[in-house]
Amino acid sequence: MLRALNSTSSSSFSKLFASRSTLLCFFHLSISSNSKKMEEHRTPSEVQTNLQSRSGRQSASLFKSSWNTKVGQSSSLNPSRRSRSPQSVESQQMQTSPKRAIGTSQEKRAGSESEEGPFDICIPANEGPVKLKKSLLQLNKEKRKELECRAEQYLRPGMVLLKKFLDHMDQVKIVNKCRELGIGSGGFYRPGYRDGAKLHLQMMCLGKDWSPESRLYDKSRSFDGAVPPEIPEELRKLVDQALNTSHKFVRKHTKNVEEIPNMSPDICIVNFYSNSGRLGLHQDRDESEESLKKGLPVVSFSIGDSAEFLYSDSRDVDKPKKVMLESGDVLIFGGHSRHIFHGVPCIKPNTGPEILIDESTKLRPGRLNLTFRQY
Ligand SMILES: O=C(O)CCC(=O)C(=O)O
Ligand SMILES: [Fe+2]
Repeated sequence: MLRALNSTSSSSFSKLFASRSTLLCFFHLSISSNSKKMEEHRTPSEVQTNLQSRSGRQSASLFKSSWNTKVGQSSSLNPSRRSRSPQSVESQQMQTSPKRAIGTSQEKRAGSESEEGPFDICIPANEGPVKLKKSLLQLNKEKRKELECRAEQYLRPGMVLLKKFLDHMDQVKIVNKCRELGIGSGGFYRPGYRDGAKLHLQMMCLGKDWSPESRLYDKSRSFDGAVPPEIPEELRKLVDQALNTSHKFVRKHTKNVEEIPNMSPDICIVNFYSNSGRLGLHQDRDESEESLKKGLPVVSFSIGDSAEFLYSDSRDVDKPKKVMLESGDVLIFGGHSRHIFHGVPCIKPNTGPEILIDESTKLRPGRLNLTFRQY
């Protein structure tokens, strides 16, 4: 499953990647540091056994999703559990009935003091440090600078990066929309697994629910029955514009009109990474067979702090390619790149646009990422 990178450098990332190659490709997201510690005591075959026991719909329910108010909080596994042998952790999982494993929504909200309420990606207006407002002149200068950086980059067949495609107002709208949806029903939660492992991000699905545990899409979330909100029309429009821009660019660049097929998104996975957030190398391959066969692209929006994004053709490669995703960037990978392995080893703190964070949205430190797909 998910096996990720606790390291922040890309070289140690790739070493970890290579050494855990048997674990990497099948699951999507990375685990919390506590769970990682637990895993480091396992032999590869033991870990493999655990992974096999997780596959399939029956065992797919999340163990217990927390509704952390603090970003990037580590899992609440207790020390005794951490020091248990893999077998005892596994047998405990087996004894837990699916209902208990999922937990009631009251249990989810109770927990520790810091695990109440849905996750808010923004700092409420009456909280956080008071910062001096910038002058209008300064703000306009920053907006202009962002626009000047707009450019398209051809990364490889089927993969295009639209630098600074989303302007300031687009980003503000996206943050506000995600915040509004994220604190409502079907909003952000920190996904976890039966064994208590937590992912290093907060997640919300739009259109359809996607479970990191089962790797299946569904109409509602298995752990609380919430139906994901629809993808807002204004976001679908931005995806459309980004795809049109990429088509024009690819046509100019390669004369190959078919290189990135068109798509109409019915799924969006929204991730919020705190500054310690990360995501293990994985493939996005849980969409329909037809969608994958046609190479319908994934369109990814980045907002807030920058992130290193690694990608490669195979999971055994030593040195994946690296690109920095900044606020406003749109990355598109479809066609021949639809099955690339990719992941986010680290977020770069304090790199997001001040004007967006301090002045317009009060987005928490970290990074918001939206990946649109067509099932
Ligand atoms: O955060 C990113 O840039 C990548 C997210 C991603 O790969 C995913 O959600 O599947
Ligand atoms: Fe992905």
